[in-house]
Formats: sequence, structure tokens, C-alpha cells
Amino acid sequence: MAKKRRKSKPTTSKKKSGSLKLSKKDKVILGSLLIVLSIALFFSFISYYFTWQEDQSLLTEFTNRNAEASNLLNKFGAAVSHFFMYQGFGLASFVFPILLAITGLYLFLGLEGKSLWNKWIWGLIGVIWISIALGFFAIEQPLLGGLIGYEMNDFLQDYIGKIGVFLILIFALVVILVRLFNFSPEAIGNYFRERRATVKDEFKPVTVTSGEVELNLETKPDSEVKIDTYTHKKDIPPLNTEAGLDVNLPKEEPAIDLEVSKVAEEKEEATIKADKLVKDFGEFDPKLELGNYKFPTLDLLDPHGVSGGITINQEELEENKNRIVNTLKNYKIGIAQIKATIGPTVTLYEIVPEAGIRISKIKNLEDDIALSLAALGIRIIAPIPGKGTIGIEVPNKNASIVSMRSVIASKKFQNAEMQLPIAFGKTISNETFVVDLAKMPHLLMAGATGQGKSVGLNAVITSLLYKKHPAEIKFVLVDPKKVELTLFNKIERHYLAKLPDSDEAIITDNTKVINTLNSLCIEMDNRYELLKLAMVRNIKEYNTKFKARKLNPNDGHKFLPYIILVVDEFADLIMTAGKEVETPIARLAQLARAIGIHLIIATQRPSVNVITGIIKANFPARIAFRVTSKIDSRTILDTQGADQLIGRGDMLYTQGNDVTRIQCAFVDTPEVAKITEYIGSQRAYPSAHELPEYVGEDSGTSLDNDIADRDKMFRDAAEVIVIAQQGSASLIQRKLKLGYNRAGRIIDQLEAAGIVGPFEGSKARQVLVPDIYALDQLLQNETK
Ligand SMILES: Nc1ncnc2c1ncn2[C@@H]1O[C@H](COP(=O)(O)OP(=O)(O)OP(=O)(O)O)[C@@H](O)[C@H]1O
Repeated sequence: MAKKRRKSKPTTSKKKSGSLKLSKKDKVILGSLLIVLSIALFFSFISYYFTWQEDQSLLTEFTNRNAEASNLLNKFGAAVSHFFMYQGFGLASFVFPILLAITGLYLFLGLEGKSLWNKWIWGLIGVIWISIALGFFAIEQPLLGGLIGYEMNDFLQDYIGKIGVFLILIFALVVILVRLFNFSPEAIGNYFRERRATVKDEFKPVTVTSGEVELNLETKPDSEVKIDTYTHKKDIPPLNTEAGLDVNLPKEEPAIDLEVSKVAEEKEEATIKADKLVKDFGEFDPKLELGNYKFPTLDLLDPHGVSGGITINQEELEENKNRIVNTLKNYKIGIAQIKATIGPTVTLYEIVPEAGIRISKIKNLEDDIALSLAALGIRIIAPIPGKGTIGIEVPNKNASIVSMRSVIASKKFQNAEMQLPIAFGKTISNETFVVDLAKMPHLLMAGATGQGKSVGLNAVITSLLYKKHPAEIKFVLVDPKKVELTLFNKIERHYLAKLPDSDEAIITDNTKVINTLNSLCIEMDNRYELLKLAMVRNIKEYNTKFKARKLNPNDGHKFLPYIILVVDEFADLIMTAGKEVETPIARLAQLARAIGIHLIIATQRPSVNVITGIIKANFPARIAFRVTSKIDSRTILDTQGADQLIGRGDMLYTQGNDVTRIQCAFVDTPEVAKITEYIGSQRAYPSAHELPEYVGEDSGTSLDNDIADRDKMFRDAAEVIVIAQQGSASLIQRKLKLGYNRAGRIIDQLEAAGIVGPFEGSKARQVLVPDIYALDQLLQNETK
């Protein structure tokens, strides 16, 4: 602030000194006029000093052409000089031509007139001081102090006497010296000390003793050596010319040095420029365009009747404890200690078995124990990772809802220093579970229908909406079910990204998904290119550099928001589009983490042909809601357990090894509606964030019609399709007993051959060949 204020001063003085607003040409003309005038004044003043008495009588005859003055500038010189020197300030008047000359030079050379104003003020102060001082000392000489000097002295002396005037003059001189020349007692002291030192040095040789002479002698051979090497160098050229190869080497080195120093210089220049920009305009603020954007408030979320914490049912705890102890006793497993941790939906009983009991024994009895406890959703963790204990999770009779409001309001979420914080819910020990999506870096969510997947997705999106400004994050929403994510339509121009030609930001059509995924791949490649140019490794560093104005927008640099791709029903996609979807998804998943594209994929069909090996390998962070079989649980988590969950948002989260049981935060549709309404009613960007355009190969078909590459069953499949007049992959699968992927490939080949029409979403493809005869004809024609 202080800096700014100091800065603003010169601009105002600039305004004053340059308030004439002259063009460059005018300035040159006016500047020369002032210089000429100052020269004229100077000569007339000098001349006046010698001719003033002769010319005095002529002063009244200014208009008389015949009258001639002795002044070098004739009557003009005599009159002006009389005015300045005699009636004005005496010798001090010489300051005026000097000031005029300086002003003239400033204008002539087009210099910044910052200090000109100061010069005039100090010049005029000087004029008054000199004129009074000269008037004081040479009262008899009217030309020294001028009439003003004389009158001022007279006036002052009437009141304060001669000594008073003298003291005032001395004081004024001190003021002038201190203010104008920054005189200070220390400066004067230093000056004299330096002078004394130099004088001492100068006198040293005279007082030299024998020892000092020796020193002097020592320096002599040194200087001789220097001369020696120099003369030796002169001998080098003939040697170099003999060995021609040697000559090139030293020539190259300085060239490299130069380049390096050039690059370093350029870099330095760029940093200086960036620093200056930051100094002048501050750091780049991506949020500025929507500077007034207000984050959704907590009261938009429902507390869901939870007043705080979990109610402990002592009876239930005792009952469960006894059952566990008795059951284990039946299997001859003694317990040394038992501890309960009450979570929102389940209570964890942590057991320390008696010495000598093998954990594997308990593990083998897992199912029997669960059966004996006769409760749904019992999960046995033997042993609890990192502890030597065994955990038995038993569902609470009255599960309490974990409201989204409580997790958003939690300190852990509010203070989370993460790039993309997500508050999933609460762990079994009732702690809010917050993770960074940027670190995951992609998330797979699976679970049987109705177990809380959609609520989980909403919780993820809501978390991000509560933490991230529209400038920082963009969602690409894919919703083949067409109903789950529609609410987010309202925040299209704030938070959504879409393809340039699409009307709807939320993608419900599977063909468009392929284009969007490929467009995201292009965006990924573009971003990598930008990162390379900026010489940074990830989006965080890139954006930091961009904010510090070290990246020039003219070179294509821009602030990069995180892009989150959310696919609500992945199974639907992969079933219909197969490889076309799997390949870009896998590519994005493999490469997109560094450039800020993160994928969240949800599916209610956790089978191996949906969650394929490639997908699994690239989605280390996975969430399983309740599933119906152990196999499904393994497909999602690589371990069982999800089949023992109780549903309603009870979930298992893994990001590698450990599996954490979490009660997902509950956010209901009306709450999401309120949040989107709140955001949507605020000022937005003109349109949704635009993704790069993707033009499908050969206007959308990337199909290969190479006969040699066709599947062996191609002909059989074509017949099946034509006979049934139904272009569906599942029909081929069933009739020919083929796998899904192979059937999908055959359908693609049939399309390329013109036997079936293009993909039409959930409907079966149109069959373009009416009967077997026509099919024969078509295939024969192909081979010709
Ligand atoms: N975290 C939760 N806390 C409490 N209840 C929940 C939670 N999540 C889901 N539920 C309950 O389960 C119901 C079904 O949830 P949701 O719609 O998310 O299931 P889904 O898995 O998405 O189903 P589908 O796959 O059919 O869309 C919700 O209406 C709600 O009553």
C-alpha cells in the first residue's frame, strides 16, 4: 500500500508538469524557443551589467525606432534585464535563463518531466535567497540584490534587525542544503575523514621504511609475470595453425557458453518481467471473472435428524458381546480382552484371543461365527491390519444416518489442504473420512443396485462443489440412465464441460461418450504439451507458474482447471461400445493424473467383463457398496467383504492394500437440487467449459472393412442376424456361444460390411440386408 501511494505521487506531478498535453513536434518547437529565449536572456543580463547606466534613459522610449540601446539585445535586452536585474532579483536573475534552458532541453529531448517541477521550486527559492543575501551584504549595489532584495532586507530589518536577517539567511541556507543536497553532520564528518585518509595515503611513500620498500619490490616481479604470460600468448597462434583441429575446439566452447548465457539471460529477463507484472497487477486470479461467486452454504444441507454423535445402546452392546464370547467359546476360542468401537452403522468388536490361539483358526471359522451371531452384515477381519487383534463388525440395530452436512462441516474437511478433497462419510470409529481425488487418482465405484451408489456419487460431487470455485474444476458428466445426474444441468455454465457442438452438457447418448472420451484424450495431449513448454511436471506446478505470470498467454498458456469425468453407468457403456470406450478410458486413466483429469466410474454390474483387467489396473482407488456375491466383491476389491455389507451407503474403500469400512454420507436429491439451484442462480460464464473438438475418423466410423481380418464366425454371425432381423451382439453371443468382446467385434465388422446399421443406443441395430439370398449376393460381390 505504502509503495502504491509513493508511486502515485510522481504521476500527479507528471500530470502537472505535462498538463499542456503537447504533441512531440510541439514539444520540440517550444523547447527550442525556450532555449533560444534563455540564451537571449543570458546575454542581455550579462550585457546589462555593463550597459545598464547608459541604457537607463532609453527605457521609456521602447517604441522609438531611432533610439538604440547598448545592450547586446538592444532595447528588448535593456528592458527585460532592467525588469529582472534592477527591479527584480539582481544577480539571482541568472537563475531564470538557467531554468528556462533546462525546461527547453526537457521539452526538446522529450524527457520525462518528473523532476522539472522540483527544479523550478528550488530555483525560485534560490532566487529569493540569493537576492536577499546579496541585498544584505551589498546594500549599496542595487544590481547585486535587485530592488526586491533591497526592499525585502529593508522590510525585515525594520522588524528583526540586521542580526535577525543574518540569522534567518543562515537558517534558510541550512534548510536548502539539507533538503536539496541531503547534507547531514555525518556526511560532513565522513567527508572529512575520507579526505584525511587519502591525505595520509598520499603521504605514505614519503615516510617509507626499509620493510615497506621490500613489499614494493615484491609486487614488481608479479607484474612482470603478467607481462610474460601475455607475451607468451602471442606465441600461441603459429602453434595453433599447425594443428588445425585444435583451433576449432576453443572456438566452439565460447559459442556454447554464449548460448547458455543467452538462455539464462532470457530466463532472467522473463522472471524479471513476471515479477514486475506480479508487482503491478498482483498474481493472476483465475476466480476473478466470477469474483462474486458465493460457495453454497451449509444450511442448504439437511441434518437428517442427527443432532450429533451416535446414541449408544448399552443393552445392545452387552448382548452382542456375550454372543460373541459364547460363540467363540463353542469353538474353544478363549478371549483375553474385548473392546467395542461404535460407528454410525456398525460396531467393531475388537478381540484379543487368549495366548496360543491361532488367528487362522478364527479365520477358518468366519462363516460359522457369522451364522452363530445371526446378523446380516457381519464382517470378520482377522487380523486387523497393523494390530494383532481380530475385528468383528456387527451392524447396529438402529443405524444413524451420516449427513452430508456433518461431514462438510467437519474440521477435517474444512481444513483439508488437498487439491480435490472428498468427504466420503465416517469411518467405523466415527471419524470423518476425507481423501484427495488428485492422489487416488481415479475412482471406481461399484455395488448392486439400490445400495447407495448414486448417493455416493452425489456426495463426491457435493464435496467438490463446497470446496472448489467454478474456475478451478469442471465436470464431464456421463449419465446413460438419463435421470441420475440431470440436476447438475443447472450448474452447466459454472461447473460443466462439454463438446463444442453438443446442446446438452450432461451426456446421455453413448455415441457421444466416445467422442467426449476422445476429446478428453486430445485435451490431455494438449495439456502435456503445455506442461512441456512450461517445463513443469504437473498441473499444480503449471498453475502456480501461470498465476505468478511466468507463462505468457500469447504462447497458448492458460489456467487449467481440473477436469473430473463422472460416468454413472459404466457397464452400459462398455456393453454397447466395448473397446471404443475401454481404450480411451484406459489411456486417460494411465496418463491423465499429472494434467488434472480424473475419472470417477460407477457401475452396478461388477462383473469381469465390465471391470476388466485394464480398468482395474488403472483404478487403484475403489469403492464397493453392497454386492450380492463374494465373486463380485473380489472383482471390485480383490477381496471379499462387500457381500457382507448392509447396504444403504455402507461401503468399503481401498486405495491399495487396506480396506476401510465407511458409512457413506447421505445427501438426498432435494439437497442436491437446492445446492445446484443456489449455484445456478448466480452469475455464470457465458457457456459451459469447451472441450477440444473431436472429429471421428471417416465421419464417425472407425470401422475396419478388411475381409482378411474378419472373424472366422463372421459369416455365421451374419446369417444369424439376417435370419432374426435383429442386429444385436447378445443374439450372436447366445446363438454362437461367443464371448461378449468377440461378439462386439463381429458386430463392428458387420457394420463395416454394411450388413447392420450404426449403433443406436439401447435399441438393437437395424439390419440392412433383408434375407439370406441378399446376404450371399453382398458377400460374393465383396470378393470380386
Ligand atoms: N449413505 C446413505 N445413508 C443412508 N441411506 C442411504 C445412503 N445411501 C443410499 N441410501 C438409501 O438407499 C437408497 C438407494 O440409494 P441409491 O439411489 O444411491 O442406490 P443406487 O445404488 O444408486 O441404485 P441404482 O443403482 O438403482 O441407481 C436411497 O434412496 C437411500 O434411501
